[in-house]
Amino acid sequence: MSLNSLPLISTKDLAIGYKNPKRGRHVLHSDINVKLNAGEFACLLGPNGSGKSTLLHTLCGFIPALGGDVFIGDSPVTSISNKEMSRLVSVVLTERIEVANMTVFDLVSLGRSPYTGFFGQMKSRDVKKVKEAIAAVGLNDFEDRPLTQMSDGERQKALIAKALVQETPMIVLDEPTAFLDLPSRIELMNLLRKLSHERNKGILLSTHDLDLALQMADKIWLLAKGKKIESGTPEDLVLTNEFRRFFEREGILFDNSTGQFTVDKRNLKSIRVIGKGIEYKWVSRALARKGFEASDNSYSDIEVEIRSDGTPEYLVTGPSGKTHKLRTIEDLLEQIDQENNS
Ligand SMILES: Nc1ncnc2c1ncn2[C@@H]1O[C@H](COP(=O)(O)OP(=O)(O)OP(=O)(O)O)[C@@H](O)[C@H]1O
Repeated sequence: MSLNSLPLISTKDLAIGYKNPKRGRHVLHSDINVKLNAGEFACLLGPNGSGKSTLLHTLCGFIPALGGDVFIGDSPVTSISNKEMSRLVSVVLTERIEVANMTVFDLVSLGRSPYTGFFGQMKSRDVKKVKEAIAAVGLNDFEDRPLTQMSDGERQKALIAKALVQETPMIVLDEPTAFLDLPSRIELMNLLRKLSHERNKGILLSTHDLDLALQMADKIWLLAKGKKIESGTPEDLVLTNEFRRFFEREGILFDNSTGQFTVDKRNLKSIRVIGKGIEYKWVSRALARKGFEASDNSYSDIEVEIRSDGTPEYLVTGPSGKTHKLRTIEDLLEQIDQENNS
């Protein structure tokens, strides 16, 4: 098999889903034509139940395709032995590993098994590679730590180190950022992106982190029930409105200019707000939550003025013409509630 200048993974008219003796054939998606190149960091996005895990499992040959083909390089995945596959793709799934007393070093060492055999003896070269992978994900101080004494984020990094020592040209990860806090999610995505670019690996992961994928992925694959799978650079998918088509729902809008999801403001009541700078931005956000759209040129029963020389101050003038000076946005919102109810 050759990987030279070919996509690492590609599909031709692939159909994915399940065959079940009772329910028969259940095709989730068909006519899937996607590819993952070397050095590419790709994110698979889609709502719950859209078939992300099913697609990843089919690409790795864990479950059979219901139609079409998956190619690894120029070979159909069905023609590749498990042993050969373990040198081509490392897979990181979401299942928790709860083996008593297993340390980070032990877990990462398992990644060498395609080279040493499962019970095989690690040579000093393998030990060196394991230590290097642990260092590459920033877990140097955790080498001898049992997995049961590690946070979710640290455990995810250990799993990535295990994938790294497997020395495969591609890594596939199913929701590696699930259960992580925002800084850890950013850190992990950055790490994976760096690894794909610096080591020329094709990395494909499924995620619900739309914002992060938009900022970091080289390619995005969009999957949604009843829609044809789309893939491309995040920017192309925004400019062709694919992102909007896939993810907009009632009450939630995708803003093509900022690449962010926002609350639908079409039914907001206008409120006059005078001010500028960062305080204006955050006051506008707080008001949107209350059902108001801040505007500096409309006239409204209630008016807000922001003074932001030094400590911010918020002046609220109600329908009676009386002005209240407030120090926090919390007090400002309360005053607006009172004015509205008076
Ligand atoms: N072994 C199975 N047999 C039959 N149907 C299955 C099987 N596994 C999953 N499904 C169904 O296939 C659909 C897609 O599931 P899948 O787990 O691929 O979605 P997902 O996009 O990964 O979802 P999530 O974001 O919630 O993890 C779901 O409707 C699910 O119920």
